[in-house]
Amino acid sequence: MTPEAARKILAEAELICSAENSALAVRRVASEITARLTNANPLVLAVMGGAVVFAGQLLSLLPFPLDFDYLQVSRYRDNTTGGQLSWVVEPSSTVAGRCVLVVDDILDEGITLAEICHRLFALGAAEVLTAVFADKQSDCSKPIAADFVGITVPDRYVFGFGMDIKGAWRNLPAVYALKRE
Ligand SMILES: O=P(O)(O)OC[C@H]1O[C@H](OP(=O)(O)OP(=O)(O)O)[C@H](O)[C@@H]1O
Ligand code: HPA
Repeated sequence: MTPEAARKILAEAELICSAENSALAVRRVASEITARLTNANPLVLAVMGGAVVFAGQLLSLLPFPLDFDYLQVSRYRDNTTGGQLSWVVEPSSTVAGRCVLVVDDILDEGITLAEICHRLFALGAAEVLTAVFADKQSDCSKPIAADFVGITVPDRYVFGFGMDIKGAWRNLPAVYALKRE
């Protein structure tokens, strides 16, 4: 996408969650995770690339020992609807026997997170917990619910705070919804 097209999309978008409220949501999730995992020595796995902002901010607010790694799967690519999930990078850390915390930007239809959890259990994880920055409201039932949720977003395509629109605007500190067609 050209920079001009990216600016136009942002100019026409609707603010869903301000930078201040996004930061507050991360702090709240961090305290909930701390209360649950302080003594678990978890392996924290960020789902790249969408988790980059949430995971980065969250990690510095977790005051207990943990290991960090990442994995990468892709389902949307440059589309605003999901397709076939493909694994790009499997976790390189040993998952067997670990308490694993998966961190992602958004739970939309839930297919991505459900598949990741399935794979982690197949690799021998003792426990798998999930944290998403945004949980999309939907009338359809999802195959998985996240253990920790930052904000709820409407059933529209959203971007910012790690979430992209055709590759653009992961770097925004707030969350926006794409202009309605
Ligand atoms: O709940 P779902 O409907 O399965 O969608 C959620 C997933 O979709 C996005 O990933 P995407 O495939 O766009 O890859 P990306 O992280 O590189 O943007 C997002 O980062 C989540 O991982
Ligand atoms: O609404 C969304 N925005 C960005 N990425 C996504 N991946 C699934 N749903 C979304």
